[in-house]
Amino acid sequence: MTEIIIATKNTGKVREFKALLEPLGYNVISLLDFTDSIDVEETGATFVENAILKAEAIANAYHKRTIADDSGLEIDYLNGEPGVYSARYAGLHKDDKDNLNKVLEKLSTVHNQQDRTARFVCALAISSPGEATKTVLGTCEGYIAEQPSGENGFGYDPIFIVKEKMKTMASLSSEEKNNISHRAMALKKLIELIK
Ligand SMILES: O=c1nc[nH]c2c1ncn2[C@H]1C[C@H](O)[C@@H](COP(=O)(O)OP(=O)(O)OP(=O)(O)O)O1
Ligand SMILES: [Mg+2]
Repeated sequence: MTEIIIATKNTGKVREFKALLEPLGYNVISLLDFTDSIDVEETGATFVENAILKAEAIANAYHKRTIADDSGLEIDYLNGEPGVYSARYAGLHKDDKDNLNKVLEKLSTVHNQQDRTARFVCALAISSPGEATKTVLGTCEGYIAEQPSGENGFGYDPIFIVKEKMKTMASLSSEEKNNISHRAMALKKLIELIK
């Protein structure tokens, strides 16, 4: 089996990468499998820049092919916020509930669904020893819900209504999410690029 490192400590991402890549014959390992894994600072101004930073740092540290994911939510009414700050929107403690409550608070006076448009964005970077880093982008369009609903997924999934389904991402099964998500769209492009 082809081993691939996913440069993340996010359990939700790891679950999704395993579901998407293991059927294709990849053996997925993540930073959760290393006790000594390094922390890469996300100092980039874009998802792509941050994905490159994470992929190259981990590929250089472990000398193995590495994919990194930098992703988040862009809300049009908030001029693209929280964007690259999605994980730390309500503070450096990086709490999913606090983050989504901050979004709901900021949109609390906006009741027209057409004014609550948003998208999930996922940038993936792949870095292999001795090769140029490659990047791809995937998106998923939708709306910010007025209150959270659904138990699946992670992060902002309970408040993100997927346009294609008119249900929150957290109400979809993992199979449904993995068919339409920003991460799935980006990974499809990445697999085309590396095969
Ligand atoms: O499918 C998703 N469903 C819901 N929320 C999501 C999704 N995808 C990203 N998100 C949110 C979670 C976090 O607030 C931010 C990612 O931040 P991001 O820095 O890329 O990930 P992270 O810090 O959790 O883990 P790591 O950097 O180790 O990969 O966007
Ligand atoms: Mg992060």
